Amino acid sequence: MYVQELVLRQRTEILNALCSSGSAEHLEQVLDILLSQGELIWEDYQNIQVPGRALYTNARHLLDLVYTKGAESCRLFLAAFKHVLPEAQGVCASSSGSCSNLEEKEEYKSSSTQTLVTQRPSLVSKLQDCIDGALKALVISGHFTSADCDEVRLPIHTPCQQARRLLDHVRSKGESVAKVLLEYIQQIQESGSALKQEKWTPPKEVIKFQKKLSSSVSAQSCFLSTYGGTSHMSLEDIYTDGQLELANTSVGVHGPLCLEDIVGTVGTVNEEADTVLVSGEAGGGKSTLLQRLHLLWARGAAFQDFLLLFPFSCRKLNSEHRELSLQELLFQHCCWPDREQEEIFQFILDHPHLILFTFDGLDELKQSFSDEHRLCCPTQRAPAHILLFNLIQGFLMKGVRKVVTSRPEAVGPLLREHLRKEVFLKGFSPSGIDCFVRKHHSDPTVAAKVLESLQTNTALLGLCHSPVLCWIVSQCHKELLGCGEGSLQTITDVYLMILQHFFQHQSSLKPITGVGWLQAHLQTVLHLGQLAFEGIGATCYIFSDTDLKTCGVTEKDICMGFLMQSKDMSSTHSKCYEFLHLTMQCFFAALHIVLSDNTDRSTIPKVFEPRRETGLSSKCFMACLPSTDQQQQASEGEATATEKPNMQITATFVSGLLSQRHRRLWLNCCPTAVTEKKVRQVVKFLSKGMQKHFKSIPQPVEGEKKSMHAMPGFVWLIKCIYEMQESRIAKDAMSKLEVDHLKLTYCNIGPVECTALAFVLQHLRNPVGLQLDDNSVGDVGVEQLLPCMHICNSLYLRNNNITDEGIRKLLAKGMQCENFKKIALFNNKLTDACTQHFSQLLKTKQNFLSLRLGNNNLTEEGAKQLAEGLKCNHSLQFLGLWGNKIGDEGAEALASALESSKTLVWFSLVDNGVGSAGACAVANIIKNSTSLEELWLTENCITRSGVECLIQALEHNTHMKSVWLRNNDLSLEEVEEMAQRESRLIF
Ligand SMILES: Nc1ncnc2c1ncn2[C@@H]1O[C@H](COP(=O)(O)OP(=O)(O)OP(=O)(O)O)[C@@H](O)[C@H]1O
Repeated sequence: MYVQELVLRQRTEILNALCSSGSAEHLEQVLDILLSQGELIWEDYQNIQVPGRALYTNARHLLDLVYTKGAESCRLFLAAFKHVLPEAQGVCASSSGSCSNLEEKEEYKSSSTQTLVTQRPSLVSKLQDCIDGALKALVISGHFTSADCDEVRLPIHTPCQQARRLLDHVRSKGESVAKVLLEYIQQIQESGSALKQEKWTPPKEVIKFQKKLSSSVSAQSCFLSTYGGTSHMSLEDIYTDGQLELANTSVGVHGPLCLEDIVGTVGTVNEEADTVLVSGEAGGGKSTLLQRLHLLWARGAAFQDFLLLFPFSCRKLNSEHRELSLQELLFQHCCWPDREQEEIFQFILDHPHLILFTFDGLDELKQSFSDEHRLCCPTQRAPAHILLFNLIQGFLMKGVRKVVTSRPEAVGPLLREHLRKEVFLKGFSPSGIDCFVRKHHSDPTVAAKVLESLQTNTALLGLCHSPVLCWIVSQCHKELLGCGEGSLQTITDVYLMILQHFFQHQSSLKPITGVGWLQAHLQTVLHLGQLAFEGIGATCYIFSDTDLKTCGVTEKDICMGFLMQSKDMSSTHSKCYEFLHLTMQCFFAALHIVLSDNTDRSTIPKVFEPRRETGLSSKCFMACLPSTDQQQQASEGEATATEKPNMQITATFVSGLLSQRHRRLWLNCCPTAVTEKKVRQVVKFLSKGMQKHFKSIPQPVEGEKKSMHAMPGFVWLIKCIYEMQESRIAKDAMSKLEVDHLKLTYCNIGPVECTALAFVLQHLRNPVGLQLDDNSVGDVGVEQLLPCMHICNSLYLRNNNITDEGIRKLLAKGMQCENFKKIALFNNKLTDACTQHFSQLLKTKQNFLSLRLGNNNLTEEGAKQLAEGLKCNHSLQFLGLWGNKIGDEGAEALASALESSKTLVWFSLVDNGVGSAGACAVANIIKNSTSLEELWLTENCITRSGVECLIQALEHNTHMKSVWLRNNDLSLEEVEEMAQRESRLIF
């Protein structure tokens, strides 16, 4: 009897321990154990685990069941509970059950279907890493169809859940299927890795080829091109993890991914597709990430499920003008097998799951993705891009995993249809910047100085989230430490710094102080500028000797270090060159536009509005296009979609170079009148571009605010205005914007974009709501937003990686801003440490209306701090604490602070571990408040006594509209009865 009482008395604690993480895994593990022990039968299991029903409800059903089954059931349940959650301190501390009989049962020999049940816990854990292999074995043995596989591999399920579905499915199919599965699992256990599970070893020639391929991949990937000419730094020594996240968060996985997840099952949205896209901004580290992946594979350190890895560069594929077969593409572009090419190619066709292709820089391909030319035959010849598009779609080499990188602008809906998943590479995190700088500088004192100077210039710190900028800043540390605090603000500033750095380090001339340095190297800048400019226009990033000659690039110019020799251009015999980085090419193209006095009037419109203008292709670059494309370009006369990102980057640099601050650089290089004309042209374009956006804002529906959702190009325009660093231009651009709400959700807003936004938005005439949900603002971004806080009446920063430190700075400023009245911070990284600042805000600002802190890590301590502020506040109307852990004590503290509130209208404590004690305390607000209309207590553990308190309180309150109580600790009968007594209770 005693254990039964324990289950009853500690029901709330048990429920919380099982369910409060939001994951069903703990509950399922307990169920696995009880099933394996025969304590639950199959029907019990199905009654408990009802798909789509709330987790708490399922757990309650289990508790009800073991309680009604009696003492032995409760004992086994408590033992299983302790086995799964040994850390659930205090819960069931006095129960004495153990799961030792679990292991005993595992020894028990029985039929295969029985074994699936008796060994369920260990089978789930063994299967979770090899679901694909197990399904394959079942398909090969003829027991599973692809529909069976799909049912098991539903992407919304975790690997453990998929393993359980697989077990259940196999069990329902009978003894012979169960036997195949058990044999497969045993084989895996014996052989260890998926590769070794194949009963055969690959043919000798394949192994030889694999060795040749991996040593070539290793050689190609051990150094980073940006360090090529200047220093010797191996990738291994400098590589720093970037922030990798799933693009589609609706699959239920949030937070950082690791490199292996790119090819793993996590986040899969389309099981049928083979292509994974890694997207990210220019210089965000996509090529470097692939390089790391290649190196890890080649050295045998990871990705060993793939026997062969073929790395491709889209930039290099541009130079492939022949039609070629798949076999030629693989062997000629990656690695040539010394013998038995046919046998090796056949092996590749026969074992697609052992092969990985990577394609770097899809945005650099001349042709935009298209699905027009379908190709299914692996021996048929076709242009390289057609092969690539068919590989991506899976018409060629179905089953081979492909990883493609691209800038986001170049990915259209057509391509997205064929993606297995998409991951975003979001540059370095703040700790990543720290780590990179320390790796870059072997002298720790220098590293510390660089980091210190970044802390004093947060605009520059924001820029360093982009790895390429972090590299420049580290590379130019002497210039950085030598220049005045805060003088580097924009991307153009940083690129001008590296320009000067290279000239001073590579040239035999004495370092020149003042602005003369540019004049001294003007010829080099002009030659490289022309090469870069014409290349951008023609989507050409690799240059032949002829290209160099046409633009007058000399040996001396090459020695300056901005160009490097292209690696492994095996299809051409003469040397080829490319810029150290594509953004560097954009920068030189911008220098060309600013410096050349014979640039015709249409050049600036071409970079600011590439779609409207005719193509930029010059004759010399026409030579590097295949003939069909030449015709296409000539007839369409339009820049391709893939050109746009580089045009936009070039335009951003043009804005920066023409800013007032840098204009003296051009004084002796270009007639002032010409420069001024260009400035006027740029300013006009930016202002016109902004107005076009503003005009597109629809009139508000009656009763709603006028709201603008950022359209493509808005953030870019803002960044161009920021580069110009002239308040006058920002003011002019903003003077015509009449909007109440500015929505920039899912727009890749990081710290750099925040700096630009604040620079421009601070000039708005009327206060706005600024909605930045689902971006990567972070603490550094929050700090960058401070200059425009006075104009924000509400700030929405849901899901933005913000911590207590960011909040401290934000609220210190917010407290002084009269307009600032609402904040939403759902799903950030806030803890109790930030609540003192909110408390202070509530005390200080008696016009503050809405505070939403859902899905953070606040506990009762945080709630008590908030309560201190709430006691003194006479304005707050909305308080949202959904999905924290404030518990009864927290609810009591808040309730006592809010009891006398005359303003609070809406209050949510959904999913906070609140029990009946908390509910009774909250009932006091209902009793006393004259304003509260809606109270949300869904997903807590409130029992009958708590609801009784609420009913009593409601008797005295007529203006209250609803109290939400779904998924609490109530039986069906209780719910029915109480709903009848009080219709405002919503169950
Ligand atoms: N993870 C990293 N660790 C260390 N350095 C990095 C990392 N990622 C990028 N870098 C530095 O930044 C430079 C630019 O990165 P990379 O070329 O990989 O960016 P990208 O996203 O491919 O750019 P683009 O879209 O313009 O081609 C690298 O050459 C390297 O110096």
